Amino acid sequence: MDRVPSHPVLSCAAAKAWEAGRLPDEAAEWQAMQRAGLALAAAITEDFKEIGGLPADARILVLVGKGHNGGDALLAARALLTAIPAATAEVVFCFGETTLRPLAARALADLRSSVGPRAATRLVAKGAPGLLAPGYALCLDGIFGFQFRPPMDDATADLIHAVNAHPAIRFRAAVDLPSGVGETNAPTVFRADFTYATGIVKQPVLLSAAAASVGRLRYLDLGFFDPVAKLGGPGCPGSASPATDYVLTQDILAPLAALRSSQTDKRTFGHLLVVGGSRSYPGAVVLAVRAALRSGAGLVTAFVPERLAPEYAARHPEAMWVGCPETAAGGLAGGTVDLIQARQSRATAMLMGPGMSAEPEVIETMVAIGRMSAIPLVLDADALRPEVLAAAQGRSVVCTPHAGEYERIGGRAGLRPASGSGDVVTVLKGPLTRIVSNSGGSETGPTYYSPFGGPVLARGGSGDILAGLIGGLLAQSPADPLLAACRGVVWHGRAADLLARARGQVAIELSETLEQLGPALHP
Ligand SMILES: NC(=O)C1=CN([C@@H]2O[C@H](COP(=O)(O)OP(=O)(O)OC[C@H]3O[C@@H](n4cnc5c(N)ncnc54)[C@H](O)[C@@H]3O)[C@@H](O)[C@H]2O)[C@@H](O)CC1
Repeated sequence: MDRVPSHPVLSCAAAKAWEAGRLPDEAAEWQAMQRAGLALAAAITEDFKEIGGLPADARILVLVGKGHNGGDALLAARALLTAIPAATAEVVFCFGETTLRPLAARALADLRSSVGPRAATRLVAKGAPGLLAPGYALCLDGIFGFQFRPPMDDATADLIHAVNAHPAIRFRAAVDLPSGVGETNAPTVFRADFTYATGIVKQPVLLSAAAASVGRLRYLDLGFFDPVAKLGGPGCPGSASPATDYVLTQDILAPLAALRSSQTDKRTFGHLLVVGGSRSYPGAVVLAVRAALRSGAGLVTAFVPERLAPEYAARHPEAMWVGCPETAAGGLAGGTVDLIQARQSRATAMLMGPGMSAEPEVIETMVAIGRMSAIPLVLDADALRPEVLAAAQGRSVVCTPHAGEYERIGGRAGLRPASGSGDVVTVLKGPLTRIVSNSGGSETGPTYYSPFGGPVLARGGSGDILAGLIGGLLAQSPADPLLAACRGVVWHGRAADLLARARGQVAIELSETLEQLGPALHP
Protein backbone atom coordinates (compact mmCIF):
# COMPACT_ATOMS: atom_id res chain seq x y z
CA MET A 1 0.00 0.00 0.00
CA ASP A 2 1.23 3.49 -0.78
CA ARG A 3 1.52 5.80 2.17
CA VAL A 4 -0.87 8.69 2.27
CA PRO A 5 0.86 12.02 1.57
CA SER A 6 0.03 14.07 4.63
CA HIS A 7 1.58 16.06 7.45
CA PRO A 8 1.11 15.49 11.18
CA VAL A 9 -1.22 17.57 13.33
CA LEU A 10 0.39 18.49 16.65
CA SER A 11 -0.71 19.81 19.99
CA CYS A 12 0.39 23.39 20.65
CA ALA A 13 3.01 22.09 23.09
CA ALA A 14 4.36 19.55 20.60
CA ALA A 15 4.43 22.19 17.85
CA LYS A 16 6.42 24.46 20.13
CA ALA A 17 8.89 21.69 20.97
CA TRP A 18 9.15 20.72 17.33
CA GLU A 19 9.72 24.33 16.30
CA ALA A 20 12.47 24.69 18.88
CA GLY A 21 14.36 21.86 17.20
CA ARG A 22 13.57 22.80 13.62
CA LEU A 23 14.11 26.57 13.99
CA PRO A 24 17.12 26.72 16.29
CA ASP A 25 18.01 30.40 15.98
CA GLU A 26 16.55 33.76 15.13
CA ALA A 27 17.72 33.60 11.52
CA ALA A 28 15.79 30.36 10.95
CA GLU A 29 12.73 31.75 12.75
CA TRP A 30 12.83 34.91 10.65
CA GLN A 31 13.01 32.86 7.47
CA ALA A 32 10.01 30.80 8.61
CA MET A 33 8.10 33.96 9.47
CA GLN A 34 8.81 35.42 6.05
CA ARG A 35 7.63 32.24 4.37
CA ALA A 36 4.53 32.31 6.54
CA GLY A 37 3.77 35.94 5.66
CA LEU A 38 4.14 35.34 1.93
CA ALA A 39 2.14 32.10 2.06
CA LEU A 40 -0.65 33.85 4.00
CA ALA A 41 -0.87 36.68 1.49
CA ALA A 42 -0.91 34.25 -1.43
CA ALA A 43 -3.56 32.01 0.13
CA ILE A 44 -5.80 34.91 1.14
CA THR A 45 -5.51 36.38 -2.35
CA GLU A 46 -6.69 33.06 -3.82
CA ASP A 47 -9.51 32.50 -1.33
CA PHE A 48 -10.72 36.10 -1.69
CA LYS A 49 -11.49 35.30 -5.33
CA GLU A 50 -14.56 33.42 -4.10
CA ILE A 51 -16.08 36.85 -3.38
CA GLY A 52 -14.68 38.66 -6.39
CA GLY A 53 -11.06 39.21 -5.39
CA LEU A 54 -9.32 41.74 -3.17
CA PRO A 55 -10.36 45.21 -4.30
CA ALA A 56 -7.82 47.70 -5.64
CA ASP A 57 -8.51 50.05 -2.71
CA ALA A 58 -8.64 47.30 -0.07
CA ARG A 59 -8.62 48.53 3.51
CA ILE A 60 -7.01 45.90 5.74
CA LEU A 61 -7.37 45.68 9.51
CA VAL A 62 -4.39 43.96 11.14
CA LEU A 63 -4.73 42.87 14.77
CA VAL A 64 -1.35 42.29 16.38
CA GLY A 65 -0.36 40.81 19.74
CA LYS A 66 3.17 40.49 21.05
CA GLY A 67 4.40 37.34 19.41
CA HIS A 68 5.30 35.74 16.12
CA ASN A 69 1.66 35.28 15.23
CA GLY A 70 1.49 39.08 14.93
CA GLY A 71 4.77 39.02 12.98
CA ASP A 72 3.22 36.65 10.44
CA ALA A 73 0.19 38.96 10.11
CA LEU A 74 2.40 42.02 9.61
CA LEU A 75 4.44 40.30 6.90
CA ALA A 76 1.25 39.11 5.20
CA ALA A 77 -0.01 42.72 5.24
CA ARG A 78 3.28 43.87 3.80
CA ALA A 79 3.00 41.38 0.92
CA LEU A 80 -0.61 42.35 0.22
CA LEU A 81 0.10 46.09 0.30
CA THR A 82 3.09 45.58 -1.96
CA ALA A 83 0.95 43.69 -4.47
CA ILE A 84 -2.01 46.12 -4.32
CA PRO A 85 -0.64 49.65 -4.71
CA ALA A 86 -3.76 51.52 -3.54
CA ALA A 87 -4.46 49.26 -0.54
CA THR A 88 -4.11 50.58 3.01
CA ALA A 89 -3.75 48.92 6.40
CA GLU A 90 -4.67 49.83 9.95
CA VAL A 91 -2.46 47.99 12.40
CA VAL A 92 -3.85 47.72 15.93
CA PHE A 93 -1.43 46.71 18.70
CA CYS A 94 -3.28 45.02 21.50
CA PHE A 95 -0.46 45.41 24.00
CA GLY A 96 1.47 48.37 22.57
CA GLU A 97 4.26 48.49 20.05
CA THR A 98 6.94 48.25 22.71
CA THR A 99 5.79 44.78 23.79
CA LEU A 100 6.49 43.25 20.37
CA ARG A 101 8.94 40.37 20.45
CA PRO A 102 12.05 41.12 18.36
CA LEU A 103 10.94 39.34 15.18
CA ALA A 104 7.46 40.85 15.32
CA ALA A 105 9.12 44.28 15.72
CA ARG A 106 11.30 43.47 12.72
CA ALA A 107 8.21 42.53 10.70
CA LEU A 108 6.64 45.88 11.63
CA ALA A 109 9.80 47.73 10.56
CA ASP A 110 9.68 45.86 7.25
CA LEU A 111 6.06 46.80 6.73
CA ARG A 112 6.75 50.46 7.45
CA SER A 113 9.80 50.64 5.25
CA SER A 114 7.98 48.90 2.40
CA VAL A 115 4.72 50.82 2.31
CA GLY A 116 5.27 53.90 4.50
CA PRO A 117 2.16 55.80 5.56
CA ARG A 118 -0.19 53.33 3.83
CA ALA A 119 0.15 51.32 7.05
CA ALA A 120 -1.21 53.41 9.91
CA THR A 121 -0.58 52.01 13.38
CA ARG A 122 -2.26 52.49 16.72
CA LEU A 123 -2.64 50.96 20.13
CA VAL A 124 -5.85 49.39 21.26
CA ALA A 125 -7.16 51.32 24.23
CA LYS A 126 -10.36 51.44 26.22
CA GLY A 127 -13.11 52.35 23.77
CA ALA A 128 -10.92 51.35 20.83
CA PRO A 129 -13.61 49.22 19.19
CA GLY A 130 -15.49 52.43 18.48
CA LEU A 131 -12.51 53.55 16.46
CA LEU A 132 -12.96 50.86 13.86
CA ALA A 133 -13.61 52.14 10.34
CA PRO A 134 -17.05 51.60 8.77
CA GLY A 135 -15.75 48.83 6.54
CA TYR A 136 -12.76 46.63 5.74
CA ALA A 137 -12.08 44.25 2.91
CA LEU A 138 -9.99 42.05 5.16
CA CYS A 139 -9.19 41.55 8.83
CA LEU A 140 -6.02 39.66 9.71
CA ASP A 141 -6.05 38.21 13.20
CA GLY A 142 -2.51 38.00 14.56
CA ILE A 143 -3.22 38.62 18.25
CA PHE A 144 -2.50 35.18 19.67
CA GLY A 145 -1.02 32.08 18.13
CA PHE A 146 -0.20 28.71 19.63
CA GLN A 147 1.19 30.26 22.83
CA PHE A 148 -2.14 31.69 23.93
CA ARG A 149 -3.06 31.01 27.55
CA PRO A 150 -6.26 32.35 29.13
CA PRO A 151 -7.25 34.69 30.62
CA MET A 152 -7.64 37.28 27.91
CA ASP A 153 -7.62 40.91 29.09
CA ASP A 154 -10.85 42.90 28.75
CA ALA A 155 -9.59 45.40 26.17
CA THR A 156 -8.51 42.61 23.81
CA ALA A 157 -11.76 40.72 24.37
CA ASP A 158 -13.71 43.93 23.64
CA LEU A 159 -11.76 44.43 20.44
CA ILE A 160 -12.42 40.85 19.32
CA HIS A 161 -16.12 41.25 20.16
CA ALA A 162 -16.27 44.43 18.11
CA VAL A 163 -14.53 42.84 15.14
CA ASN A 164 -16.76 39.76 15.33
CA ALA A 165 -19.85 41.98 15.40
CA HIS A 166 -18.61 44.40 12.73
CA PRO A 167 -21.16 44.38 9.91
CA ALA A 168 -18.79 45.25 7.07
CA ILE A 169 -15.67 43.12 7.22
CA ARG A 170 -15.84 41.02 4.09
CA PHE A 171 -13.17 38.44 4.93
CA ARG A 172 -11.83 37.47 8.34
CA ALA A 173 -8.56 35.54 8.32
CA ALA A 174 -7.01 34.02 11.43
CA VAL A 175 -3.27 33.40 11.41
CA ASP A 176 -2.49 29.87 12.63
CA LEU A 177 -5.37 29.71 15.15
CA PRO A 178 -8.19 32.17 15.83
CA SER A 179 -7.17 34.31 18.80
CA GLY A 180 -8.60 32.79 21.95
CA VAL A 181 -8.38 29.21 20.64
CA GLY A 182 -5.67 27.10 22.24
CA GLU A 183 -5.18 24.09 24.50
CA THR A 184 -7.79 25.92 26.60
CA ASN A 185 -10.18 28.22 24.78
CA ALA A 186 -11.06 31.69 26.07
CA PRO A 187 -14.72 32.70 26.40
CA THR A 188 -14.09 35.27 23.65
CA VAL A 189 -12.71 33.94 20.39
CA PHE A 190 -12.03 35.59 17.04
CA ARG A 191 -14.55 34.27 14.50
CA ALA A 192 -12.68 33.59 11.31
CA ASP A 193 -13.97 32.84 7.83
CA PHE A 194 -10.66 31.12 7.15
CA THR A 195 -7.95 29.91 9.49
CA TYR A 196 -4.52 29.53 7.92
CA ALA A 197 -2.39 27.05 9.86
CA THR A 198 1.23 28.10 9.40
CA GLY A 199 3.71 25.26 9.00
CA ILE A 200 1.93 22.88 11.36
CA VAL A 201 -1.79 22.30 11.96
CA LYS A 202 -2.36 22.54 15.71
CA GLN A 203 -4.87 20.16 17.27
CA PRO A 204 -7.23 22.74 18.83
CA VAL A 205 -8.39 23.92 15.39
CA LEU A 206 -9.78 20.45 14.68
CA LEU A 207 -11.93 20.25 17.79
CA SER A 208 -15.65 20.68 17.30
CA ALA A 209 -15.71 23.34 20.03
CA ALA A 210 -13.63 25.58 17.77
CA ALA A 211 -15.28 24.77 14.44
CA ALA A 212 -17.43 27.89 14.20
CA SER A 213 -14.47 30.13 15.06
CA VAL A 214 -12.03 28.41 12.73
CA GLY A 215 -14.26 28.70 9.67
CA ARG A 216 -12.53 26.98 6.78
CA LEU A 217 -9.20 25.44 7.67
CA ARG A 218 -6.32 25.94 5.29
CA TYR A 219 -2.88 24.47 5.73
CA LEU A 220 0.14 26.51 4.66
CA ASP A 221 2.95 24.07 4.01
CA LEU A 222 6.15 25.91 4.93
CA GLY A 223 8.35 22.94 4.14
CA PHE A 224 8.71 21.66 7.69
CA PHE A 225 7.84 18.05 6.90
CA ASP A 226 8.52 15.36 4.37
CA PRO A 227 5.34 14.54 2.43
CA VAL A 228 4.56 11.58 4.68
CA ALA A 229 6.43 12.62 7.81
CA LYS A 230 5.64 10.79 11.00
CA LEU A 231 6.55 12.21 14.35
CA GLY A 232 9.51 10.51 15.88
CA GLY A 233 11.24 10.29 12.51
CA PRO A 234 14.32 12.29 11.61
CA GLY A 235 13.84 16.01 12.05
CA CYS A 236 10.83 15.61 14.32
CA PRO A 237 12.07 16.12 17.86
CA GLY A 238 9.67 16.38 20.75
CA SER A 239 7.81 13.10 20.47
CA ALA A 240 8.64 9.46 20.05
CA SER A 241 5.21 8.31 18.90
CA PRO A 242 3.45 8.84 15.58
CA ALA A 243 0.72 11.45 15.41
CA THR A 244 -2.90 10.30 15.38
CA ASP A 245 -4.16 13.10 13.15
CA TYR A 246 -2.82 14.14 9.76
CA VAL A 247 -3.65 16.86 7.29
CA LEU A 248 -3.80 15.86 3.64
CA THR A 249 -1.69 17.77 1.14
CA GLN A 250 -1.89 18.48 -2.57
CA ASP A 251 1.00 16.01 -3.03
CA ILE A 252 -1.55 13.21 -2.99
CA LEU A 253 -2.64 14.30 -6.47
CA ALA A 254 0.88 14.28 -7.95
CA PRO A 255 0.67 10.77 -9.50
CA LEU A 256 -2.43 11.85 -11.42
CA ALA A 257 -0.58 14.86 -12.80
CA ALA A 258 2.40 12.81 -14.02
CA LEU A 259 2.88 11.32 -17.48
CA ARG A 260 1.26 7.93 -17.96
CA SER A 261 3.30 5.11 -19.41
CA SER A 262 2.99 4.58 -23.15
CA GLN A 263 2.72 0.80 -22.61
CA THR A 264 -0.88 0.83 -21.44
CA ASP A 265 -4.37 0.03 -22.58
CA LYS A 266 -7.78 0.64 -21.08
CA ARG A 267 -7.43 -2.32 -18.71
CA THR A 268 -4.33 -0.81 -17.14
CA PHE A 269 -6.46 1.78 -15.39
CA GLY A 270 -9.09 -0.39 -13.82
CA HIS A 271 -12.75 -1.12 -14.43
CA LEU A 272 -15.38 0.38 -12.16
CA LEU A 273 -18.90 -0.97 -11.85
CA VAL A 274 -21.45 1.63 -10.74
CA VAL A 275 -24.79 0.46 -9.36
CA GLY A 276 -27.41 3.14 -8.90
CA GLY A 277 -30.43 5.08 -10.05
CA SER A 278 -34.19 4.82 -9.65
CA ARG A 279 -37.22 6.46 -11.19
CA SER A 280 -37.43 8.80 -8.18
CA TYR A 281 -33.75 9.78 -8.23
CA PRO A 282 -32.51 9.48 -11.79
CA GLY A 283 -29.76 12.13 -11.70
CA ALA A 284 -27.39 10.99 -8.95
CA VAL A 285 -25.98 8.00 -10.78
CA VAL A 286 -25.28 10.13 -13.84
CA LEU A 287 -23.19 12.52 -11.77
CA ALA A 288 -21.33 9.60 -10.19
CA VAL A 289 -20.63 8.01 -13.58
CA ARG A 290 -19.44 11.30 -15.07
CA ALA A 291 -17.04 11.78 -12.15
CA ALA A 292 -15.83 8.19 -12.50
CA LEU A 293 -15.19 8.74 -16.21
CA ARG A 294 -13.02 11.73 -15.30
CA SER A 295 -11.15 9.93 -12.53
CA GLY A 296 -8.81 8.32 -15.02
CA ALA A 297 -10.42 4.88 -14.77
CA GLY A 298 -10.06 2.83 -17.97
CA LEU A 299 -13.59 1.41 -18.03
CA VAL A 300 -16.85 2.29 -16.33
CA THR A 301 -19.93 0.05 -16.49
CA ALA A 302 -23.14 1.32 -14.93
CA PHE A 303 -26.10 -0.84 -13.84
CA VAL A 304 -29.27 1.24 -13.83
CA PRO A 305 -33.03 0.64 -14.14
CA GLU A 306 -33.72 -0.50 -17.70
CA ARG A 307 -36.03 2.37 -18.56
CA LEU A 308 -33.27 4.89 -17.78
CA ALA A 309 -30.40 3.17 -19.60
CA PRO A 310 -31.05 4.26 -23.24
CA GLU A 311 -31.13 7.97 -22.44
CA TYR A 312 -28.08 7.75 -20.21
CA ALA A 313 -26.18 5.86 -22.89
CA ALA A 314 -27.08 8.48 -25.48
CA ARG A 315 -25.83 11.28 -23.24
CA HIS A 316 -22.71 9.59 -21.90
CA PRO A 317 -21.62 6.95 -24.36
CA GLU A 318 -18.12 6.65 -22.84
CA ALA A 319 -19.64 4.49 -20.10
CA MET A 320 -21.23 1.08 -20.71
CA TRP A 321 -24.83 1.20 -19.51
CA VAL A 322 -26.57 -2.01 -18.53
CA GLY A 323 -30.34 -1.83 -18.17
CA CYS A 324 -31.49 -3.88 -15.16
CA PRO A 325 -34.86 -5.30 -14.05
CA GLU A 326 -36.97 -2.76 -12.20
CA THR A 327 -39.24 -2.90 -9.17
CA ALA A 328 -42.77 -1.57 -9.51
CA ALA A 329 -41.55 1.80 -8.19
CA GLY A 330 -38.67 1.94 -10.67
CA GLY A 331 -35.78 0.84 -8.47
CA LEU A 332 -33.26 -1.92 -9.09
CA ALA A 333 -34.89 -5.32 -8.63
CA GLY A 334 -33.26 -8.57 -7.52
CA GLY A 335 -32.39 -9.68 -11.06
CA THR A 336 -29.71 -6.96 -11.09
CA VAL A 337 -27.51 -9.22 -8.97
CA ASP A 338 -27.06 -11.80 -11.73
CA LEU A 339 -26.19 -9.15 -14.29
CA ILE A 340 -23.49 -7.76 -12.03
CA GLN A 341 -22.17 -11.19 -11.13
CA ALA A 342 -21.73 -12.01 -14.80
CA ARG A 343 -19.43 -8.99 -15.26
CA GLN A 344 -17.73 -8.81 -11.88
CA SER A 345 -14.72 -10.93 -12.80
CA ARG A 346 -13.56 -8.32 -15.30
CA ALA A 347 -13.96 -5.40 -12.87
CA THR A 348 -11.61 -4.03 -10.20
CA ALA A 349 -14.02 -2.07 -7.97
CA MET A 350 -17.71 -1.32 -7.52
CA LEU A 351 -19.63 1.76 -6.39
CA MET A 352 -23.13 1.19 -5.10
CA GLY A 353 -25.77 3.57 -3.81
CA PRO A 354 -26.25 6.83 -5.74
CA GLY A 355 -29.98 7.49 -6.25
CA MET A 356 -31.09 3.94 -5.45
CA SER A 357 -33.95 4.86 -3.07
CA ALA A 358 -34.92 3.20 0.20
CA GLU A 359 -37.57 0.87 -1.25
CA PRO A 360 -37.50 -2.47 0.69
CA GLU A 361 -36.98 -4.51 -2.48
CA VAL A 362 -34.09 -2.27 -3.52
CA ILE A 363 -32.51 -2.68 -0.09
CA GLU A 364 -32.76 -6.44 -0.55
CA THR A 365 -31.01 -6.05 -3.89
CA MET A 366 -28.23 -4.04 -2.27
CA VAL A 367 -27.78 -6.63 0.47
CA ALA A 368 -27.56 -9.40 -2.13
CA ILE A 369 -25.00 -7.44 -4.15
CA GLY A 370 -22.97 -6.77 -0.98
CA ARG A 371 -22.97 -10.48 -0.18
CA MET A 372 -22.07 -11.48 -3.73
CA SER A 373 -19.39 -8.84 -4.32
CA ALA A 374 -15.82 -10.04 -4.61
CA ILE A 375 -14.18 -6.73 -5.45
CA PRO A 376 -13.54 -3.61 -3.33
CA LEU A 377 -16.66 -1.57 -2.76
CA VAL A 378 -17.58 2.06 -2.34
CA LEU A 379 -20.89 2.40 -0.50
CA ASP A 380 -22.65 5.75 -0.76
CA ALA A 381 -26.05 7.29 -0.13
CA ASP A 382 -28.84 4.66 -0.05
CA ALA A 383 -26.32 1.83 0.29
CA LEU A 384 -25.15 3.20 3.62
CA ARG A 385 -27.19 0.87 5.81
CA PRO A 386 -26.08 -1.51 8.52
CA GLU A 387 -27.51 -4.50 6.67
CA VAL A 388 -25.59 -3.69 3.47
CA LEU A 389 -22.36 -3.16 5.42
CA ALA A 390 -22.92 -6.41 7.28
CA ALA A 391 -23.47 -8.22 3.97
CA ALA A 392 -20.13 -6.87 2.70
CA GLN A 393 -18.30 -7.85 5.88
CA GLY A 394 -14.75 -9.00 5.31
CA ARG A 395 -14.53 -7.12 2.01
CA SER A 396 -12.56 -3.96 1.38
CA VAL A 397 -15.11 -1.15 1.72
CA VAL A 398 -15.06 2.63 1.48
CA CYS A 399 -18.10 4.31 3.08
CA THR A 400 -18.83 7.94 2.26
CA PRO A 401 -21.48 9.10 4.75
CA HIS A 402 -22.56 12.59 5.71
CA ALA A 403 -23.39 13.06 9.38
CA GLY A 404 -26.93 11.61 9.12
CA GLU A 405 -25.84 8.55 7.14
CA TYR A 406 -22.94 8.10 9.51
CA GLU A 407 -25.35 7.83 12.40
CA ARG A 408 -27.49 5.39 10.40
CA ILE A 409 -24.55 3.00 9.95
CA GLY A 410 -23.80 3.11 13.65
CA GLY A 411 -20.88 5.53 13.59
CA ARG A 412 -19.76 6.85 16.91
CA ALA A 413 -17.69 9.83 17.97
CA GLY A 414 -14.49 8.03 17.06
CA LEU A 415 -15.42 7.59 13.41
CA ARG A 416 -15.69 3.81 13.56
CA PRO A 417 -18.68 2.38 11.73
CA ALA A 418 -20.37 -0.68 13.11
CA SER A 419 -19.06 -2.89 10.35
CA GLY A 420 -17.14 -5.61 12.08
CA SER A 421 -13.95 -6.96 10.56
CA GLY A 422 -12.51 -6.15 7.13
CA ASP A 423 -10.84 -3.09 5.72
CA VAL A 424 -13.32 -0.29 6.16
CA VAL A 425 -12.41 3.24 5.22
CA THR A 426 -14.88 5.86 6.36
CA VAL A 427 -15.07 9.27 4.71
CA LEU A 428 -17.13 11.44 7.05
CA LYS A 429 -18.23 14.32 4.85
CA GLY A 430 -18.79 17.77 6.31
CA PRO A 431 -17.30 21.25 6.51
CA LEU A 432 -14.03 19.53 7.47
CA THR A 433 -14.07 16.11 5.84
CA ARG A 434 -12.16 13.42 7.70
CA ILE A 435 -11.11 9.96 6.65
CA VAL A 436 -10.23 7.02 8.81
CA SER A 437 -9.34 3.41 8.11
CA ASN A 438 -9.91 0.56 10.51
CA SER A 439 -7.86 -1.94 8.59
CA GLY A 440 -8.61 -5.49 9.70
CA GLY A 441 -11.15 -4.25 12.21
CA SER A 442 -8.54 -2.42 14.31
CA GLU A 443 -9.54 0.80 16.02
CA THR A 444 -6.19 2.47 15.74
CA GLY A 445 -5.80 4.02 12.28
CA PRO A 446 -4.92 7.71 12.07
CA THR A 447 -7.48 10.28 11.02
CA TYR A 448 -6.81 12.32 7.88
CA TYR A 449 -8.32 15.78 7.47
CA SER A 450 -8.83 17.56 4.18
CA PRO A 451 -8.19 21.33 4.19
CA PHE A 452 -9.73 21.66 0.72
CA GLY A 453 -13.24 22.56 -0.43
CA GLY A 454 -15.89 24.81 1.04
CA PRO A 455 -19.56 25.74 1.10
CA VAL A 456 -19.77 25.62 -2.69
CA LEU A 457 -20.04 21.87 -2.11
CA ALA A 458 -23.06 22.20 0.16
CA ARG A 459 -25.52 21.25 -2.59
CA GLY A 460 -27.24 18.14 -3.84
CA GLY A 461 -25.02 16.11 -6.13
CA SER A 462 -21.79 16.85 -4.32
CA GLY A 463 -21.67 13.41 -2.70
CA ASP A 464 -22.48 11.65 -5.98
CA ILE A 465 -19.51 13.28 -7.66
CA LEU A 466 -17.22 12.44 -4.73
CA ALA A 467 -18.40 8.82 -4.70
CA GLY A 468 -17.81 8.51 -8.45
CA LEU A 469 -14.33 9.93 -8.10
CA ILE A 470 -13.41 7.65 -5.22
CA GLY A 471 -14.88 4.69 -7.07
CA GLY A 472 -12.84 5.48 -10.17
CA LEU A 473 -9.68 5.92 -8.12
CA LEU A 474 -10.34 2.69 -6.23
CA ALA A 475 -10.72 0.86 -9.54
CA GLN A 476 -7.21 2.10 -10.39
CA SER A 477 -5.69 1.12 -7.02
CA PRO A 478 -7.97 -1.58 -5.56
CA ALA A 479 -5.39 -2.67 -3.01
CA ASP A 480 -5.36 0.73 -1.35
CA PRO A 481 -8.83 1.97 -0.43
CA LEU A 482 -7.48 4.50 2.08
CA LEU A 483 -5.34 6.17 -0.57
CA ALA A 484 -8.22 6.19 -3.07
CA ALA A 485 -10.55 7.75 -0.49
CA CYS A 486 -8.09 10.44 0.61
CA ARG A 487 -7.13 11.23 -2.98
CA GLY A 488 -10.75 11.53 -4.03
CA VAL A 489 -11.58 13.88 -1.16
CA VAL A 490 -8.63 16.17 -1.89
CA TRP A 491 -9.32 16.20 -5.62
CA HIS A 492 -13.01 16.94 -5.14
CA GLY A 493 -12.30 19.71 -2.61
CA ARG A 494 -9.64 21.30 -4.72
CA ALA A 495 -11.87 21.28 -7.83
CA ALA A 496 -14.60 22.92 -5.76
CA ASP A 497 -12.17 25.60 -4.60
CA LEU A 498 -11.17 26.36 -8.18
CA LEU A 499 -14.80 26.51 -9.24
CA ALA A 500 -15.69 28.92 -6.42
CA ARG A 501 -12.71 31.11 -7.28
CA ALA A 502 -13.68 31.21 -10.94
CA ARG A 503 -17.45 31.55 -10.60
CA GLY A 504 -18.27 32.41 -6.98
CA GLN A 505 -19.99 30.27 -4.37
CA VAL A 506 -23.59 30.87 -5.40
CA ALA A 507 -24.44 30.95 -9.11
CA ILE A 508 -23.05 27.57 -10.09
CA GLU A 509 -24.23 24.07 -10.83
CA LEU A 510 -22.24 21.38 -9.12
CA SER A 511 -21.53 19.45 -12.31
CA GLU A 512 -19.25 22.38 -13.14
CA THR A 513 -16.75 20.96 -10.65
CA LEU A 514 -16.16 18.23 -13.24
CA GLU A 515 -14.57 20.86 -15.50
CA GLN A 516 -12.18 21.80 -12.71
CA LEU A 517 -10.89 18.29 -12.05
CA GLY A 518 -8.14 18.67 -14.65
CA PRO A 519 -6.86 22.06 -13.46
CA ALA A 520 -7.12 20.87 -9.84
CA LEU A 521 -4.34 18.36 -10.38
CA HIS A 522 -1.77 21.11 -10.74
CA PRO A 523 -0.72 23.23 -7.74
N1 LIG B 1 6.44 26.41 13.55
C1 LIG B 1 5.40 27.17 13.39
O1 LIG B 1 4.32 26.67 13.55
C2 LIG B 1 5.56 28.61 13.03
C3 LIG B 1 4.86 29.53 13.75
N2 LIG B 1 4.74 30.80 13.38
C4 LIG B 1 3.86 31.70 14.12
O2 LIG B 1 4.32 31.95 15.41
C5 LIG B 1 3.26 31.73 16.33
C6 LIG B 1 3.85 31.40 17.64
O3 LIG B 1 4.57 32.53 18.02
P1 LIG B 1 4.87 32.87 19.52
O4 LIG B 1 5.67 31.79 20.11
O5 LIG B 1 5.46 34.23 19.54
O6 LIG B 1 3.44 32.85 20.19
P2 LIG B 1 2.18 33.80 20.00
O7 LIG B 1 2.20 34.54 18.74
O8 LIG B 1 1.04 32.96 20.34
O9 LIG B 1 2.40 34.94 21.10
C7 LIG B 1 2.68 34.61 22.32
C8 LIG B 1 2.78 35.88 23.15
O10 LIG B 1 1.53 36.21 23.63
C9 LIG B 1 1.58 36.17 25.06
N3 LIG B 1 0.32 35.70 25.58
C10 LIG B 1 -0.14 34.44 25.59
N4 LIG B 1 -1.35 34.41 26.18
C11 LIG B 1 -1.64 35.68 26.54
C12 LIG B 1 -2.74 36.30 27.19
N5 LIG B 1 -3.81 35.62 27.60
N6 LIG B 1 -2.72 37.61 27.37
C13 LIG B 1 -1.66 38.35 26.99
N7 LIG B 1 -0.59 37.83 26.39
C14 LIG B 1 -0.58 36.50 26.16
C15 LIG B 1 2.75 35.28 25.40
O11 LIG B 1 3.24 35.58 26.65
C16 LIG B 1 3.72 35.63 24.29
O12 LIG B 1 4.46 36.78 24.56
C17 LIG B 1 2.44 30.68 15.69
O13 LIG B 1 1.14 30.60 16.20
C18 LIG B 1 2.48 31.12 14.25
O14 LIG B 1 1.53 32.11 13.99
C19 LIG B 1 5.32 31.29 12.13
O15 LIG B 1 6.08 32.41 12.36
C20 LIG B 1 6.01 30.29 11.29
C21 LIG B 1 6.45 29.03 11.94
